[in-house]
Amino acid sequence: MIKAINLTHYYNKDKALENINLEINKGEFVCLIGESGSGKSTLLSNLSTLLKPTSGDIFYEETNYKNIKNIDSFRKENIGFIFQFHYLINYLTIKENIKLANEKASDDDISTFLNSLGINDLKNKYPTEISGGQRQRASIARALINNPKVIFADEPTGNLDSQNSQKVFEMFKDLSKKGTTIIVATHDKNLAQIANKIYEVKDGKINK
Ligand SMILES: Nc1ncnc2c1ncn2[C@@H]1O[C@H](COP(=O)(O)OP(=O)(O)OP(=O)(O)O)[C@@H](O)[C@H]1O
Repeated sequence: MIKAINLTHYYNKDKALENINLEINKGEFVCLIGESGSGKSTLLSNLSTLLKPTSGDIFYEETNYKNIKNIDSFRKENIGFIFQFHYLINYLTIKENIKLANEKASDDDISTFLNSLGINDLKNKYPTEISGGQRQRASIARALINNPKVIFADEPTGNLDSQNSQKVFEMFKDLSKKGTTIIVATHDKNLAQIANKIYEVKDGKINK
């Protein structure tokens, strides 16, 4: 579903990724692990269209990223993003935050959806009224409301305790079983064990 061929990324003259080749299949849950500075975020950002490779190619199904005309609508149609800090709007309730991502979703749709994630009881609360773990689950809900085919998450549990981190990874596992492709950058080797596939990034290369 997503394929990188000879992906190399430089920040000015500094090489962050070198000749990465990988293929991720539909419904796979993939973790990119590695030490700080190894290149996980750079790889995730390239695979998710947020950064452009210096050289090499990335494909989504048969489409080369270089040939995507309208990248905004491509992202909106296909991709859900989750970051370490949740970026929910504190002045809107959880339900309103989700509506912001998809104005077409009805209240009933949102309730059914939040129910399936086990957080429907939080829908009328504000982000400041719930725990960090619940906020992260709400931000996952927001990333999912458009039913993305692929989810990219960069250190999604970076500010969570181990119990909530585990819950988030279990949520990813469930989603992947339902067919969503999940790609997560994490420094946490233990949490990563739940994934179908682990790639270790070291000095900008995939350690096989
Ligand atoms: N915007 C940037 N400009 C210049 N160099 C950068 C930039 N972002 C990352 N780098 C460098 O690229 C290399 C890879 O960084 P990257 O953030 O991808 O690593 P990482 O494995 O995600 O690290 P961390 O776990 O600390 O987030 C590092 O040497 C880093 O200093």
